[in-house]
Amino acid sequence: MNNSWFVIVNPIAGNGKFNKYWFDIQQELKFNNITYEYAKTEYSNHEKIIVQQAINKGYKKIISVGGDGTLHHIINGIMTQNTIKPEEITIAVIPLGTGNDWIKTYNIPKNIKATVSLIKHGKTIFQDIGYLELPDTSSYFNNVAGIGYDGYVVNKLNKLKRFGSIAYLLSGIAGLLLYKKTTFNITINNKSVETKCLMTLFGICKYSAGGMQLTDYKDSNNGLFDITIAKNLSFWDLLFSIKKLYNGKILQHKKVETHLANSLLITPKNNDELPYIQADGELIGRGQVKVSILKSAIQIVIP
Ligand SMILES: Nc1ncnc2c1ncn2[C@@H]1O[C@H](COP(=O)(O)OP(=O)(O)OP(=O)(O)O)[C@@H](O)[C@H]1O
Repeated sequence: MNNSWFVIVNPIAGNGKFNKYWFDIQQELKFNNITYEYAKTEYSNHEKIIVQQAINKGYKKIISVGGDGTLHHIINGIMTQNTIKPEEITIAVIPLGTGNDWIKTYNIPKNIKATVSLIKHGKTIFQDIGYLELPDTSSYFNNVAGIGYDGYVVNKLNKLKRFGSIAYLLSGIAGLLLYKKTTFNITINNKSVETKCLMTLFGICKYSAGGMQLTDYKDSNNGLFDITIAKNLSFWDLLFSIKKLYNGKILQHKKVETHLANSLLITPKNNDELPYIQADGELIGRGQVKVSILKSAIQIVIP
């Protein structure tokens, strides 16, 4: 067993934040006598291989240096290895991403000094992990996943993040003018409904899409998803509700339904244009999705 930390660094996260902050991060880790080894990712999903190699070397404490995508791939590496139980692994995040949505649920600071101090002194808690099964692939997720318009935005508009959150938000809303909504058959708690749907979201944590509150967050360790079914919301509905997307009041809109459940199945009715599925802001695939939850699956460092 290795008591040091293994640091996985994404050098392209957060539009060049790596060049600005990596030296400071290393200095701060040394200053706090935190022993570590590190590896930089060279391509997307490399995180998964790196974390599995670290676990095989005996590391049980992992630091993700990057954004939500980096953490997502690290979690997938942890959940798909067989060397040790995922719940024996501790994960900390030094946020260098653009949105950094996952850290907001726990008030993990963005400041490097404060985050490293957390790693030294912070407490750990358990968090649930979601599991998505698509016809031809599968994925774990730790924050919020969904099917429909959110997947479309991740597929088409994610590159716009670098132009700032306003550009991203406005193109996200403008994209609705072109987007064709799908009718979904949604089975939650053994009850099925068929509805024309902008998107259906399944949340473990509270924030997504750059700080929006699109799910009715309860608890990240209760074994249940906070599910949002955004029905036939239009361009105008969203344009006049921008503030409500961020303060969570959008969940009270008459075209929005919320549920709590530990599993669900979503089957799109239109096979011509299969809706996209995203998890933690990463594109996973298209089509039908079965969603289930693993309670208390990982341990995380929080303030
Ligand atoms: N060396 C690399 N080259 C290209 N892509 C990489 C590399 N390393 C990791 N990636 C991928 O870059 C993507 C973006 O990373 P990440 O999401 O962490 O940053 P971000 O988009 O700036 O932050 P956020 O998701 O919090 O807004 C992820 O899919 C990640 O797997």
